[in-house]
Amino acid sequence: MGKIMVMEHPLIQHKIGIIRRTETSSKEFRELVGEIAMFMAYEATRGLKLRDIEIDTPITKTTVKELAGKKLAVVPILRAGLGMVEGMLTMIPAAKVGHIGLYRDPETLKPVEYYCKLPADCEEREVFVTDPMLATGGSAEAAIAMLKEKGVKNIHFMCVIAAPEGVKALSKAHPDVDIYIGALDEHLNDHGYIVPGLGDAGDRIFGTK
Ligand SMILES: O=P(O)(O)OC[C@H]1O[C@H](OP(=O)(O)OP(=O)(O)O)[C@H](O)[C@@H]1O
Ligand SMILES: O=c1cc[nH]c(=O)[nH]1
Ligand SMILES: [Mg+2]
Repeated sequence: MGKIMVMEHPLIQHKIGIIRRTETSSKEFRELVGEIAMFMAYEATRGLKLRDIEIDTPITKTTVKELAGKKLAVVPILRAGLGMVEGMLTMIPAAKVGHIGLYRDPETLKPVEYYCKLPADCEEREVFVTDPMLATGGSAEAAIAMLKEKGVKNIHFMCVIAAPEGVKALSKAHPDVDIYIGALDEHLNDHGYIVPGLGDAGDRIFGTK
């Protein structure tokens, strides 16, 4: 069973408080989403496996820890998920990066796929899917189903803001996936936007509206 974890770190909460504000510029929004992703990566990687290895320091032999689990990959859901990639890579620089292109049809709220390029060995990797917004959950569900079709087994989903509706739908569709949430909001409005939310994350990151 996957974990559902809402971040409590004060720096994450403070930064989310800034990106919610209407007056926050695209530049600041983009920088802060990157910083939030970096802190979230720190929390989401706590469970990575370690093993003991013996090494030589300039003084003596000693035993140190090294990562022993699967190699890692970060897979943003385009576009808005791209805003979290650099922050993730700051913490896990050896991770490979795949891309899944989905947009949500504004009428049906269903995800429409337009791109998928994953690392060739993605099925051997532990994958962190990133998207700032988990609203109905349709986009995250579809992206994770695409990864599972390629044989990926260890999947984590990371979002900055989630609606309870999306968390419920995603954990039902993919109960094995860990879900890391920056802040859990109240509900979705009639247009499928998260309330209080922050508006359209992709438009705010890339300045398209
Ligand atoms: O949980 P859901 O109801 O599927 O909604 C969330 C999705 O909607 C947004 O993407 P959008 O369609 O705006 O695409 P964009 O990132 O290109 O702006 C967001 O970044 C998620 O991918
Ligand atoms: O509130 C929302 C919901 C979906 N996508 C966004 O970017 N924001
Ligand atoms: Mg958008």
